[in-house]
Amino acid sequence: MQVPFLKMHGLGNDFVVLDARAEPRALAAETIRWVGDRHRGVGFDQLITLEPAQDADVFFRFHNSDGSEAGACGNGTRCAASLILNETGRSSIAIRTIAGLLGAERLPDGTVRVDMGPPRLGWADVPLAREMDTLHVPMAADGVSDAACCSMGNPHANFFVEELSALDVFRIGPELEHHPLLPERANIGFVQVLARDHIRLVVWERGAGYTLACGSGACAALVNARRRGLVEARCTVTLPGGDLVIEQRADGHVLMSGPVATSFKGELTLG
Ligand SMILES: N[C@H](CCC[C@H](N)C(=O)O)C(=O)O
Repeated sequence: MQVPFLKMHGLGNDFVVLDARAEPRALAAETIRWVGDRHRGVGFDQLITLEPAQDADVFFRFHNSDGSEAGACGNGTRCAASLILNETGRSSIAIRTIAGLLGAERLPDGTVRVDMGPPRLGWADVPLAREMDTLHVPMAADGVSDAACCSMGNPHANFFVEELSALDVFRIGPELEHHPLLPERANIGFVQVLARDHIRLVVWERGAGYTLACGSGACAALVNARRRGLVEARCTVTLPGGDLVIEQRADGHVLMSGPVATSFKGELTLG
């Protein structure tokens, strides 16, 4: 069976997009891992499946390159939303995900903004293994300690550091992703606050590893930096792949804007 796909990215956070609105395209975890393999398949941080929705313009489903499912994916939502914005010719759309209803719009400069909704800050929301203050979670690895955790529809743990380049992210990232306090693992964000409106961020993603950018991770970094009193409500977040603008509205909703791009289209041979 030949299945068409699009390869897209937001700041180098890359996605394979499958359109399953007309016919179902449920891939086995093993197939997802093969498509996600950068040497033997296509390669992606997340696979995004577009599905029909009852109460929104579209449903987005996200899978990591290890085959696991994720509740949220900020850059992927911006990329796939741009397809639906183009297709419908509308200026804004509603997207259903397993974590909730999101809104997306095209801004006058061509970038796409997604309303990721409010963060969830309770220990069981993240989730953490037991009741505790999510702003100070006793996790540590070489060069980092004292995590701030939240859910943006998916779990995030942030560590604030003086100098990002001093960290061995490829070693401590997987160690922290699998920390016993994180029963569903988490996306691990290392945050350097450069100014009250500028953050530098490197994310080790749950189920996908080192990424050039992580949208929900940028939202979590802003939320947790604000909770610690380090930044204002609107920040530029500089990731290895480029900049996102993240803003937390007075009602708590977190808005994320940045560029989207299509790399190529192709066909998968399945079965
Ligand atoms: N790249 C995505 C996040 C993927 C999160 C996923 N790794 C998880 O298991 O939660 C983003 O832009 O928000």
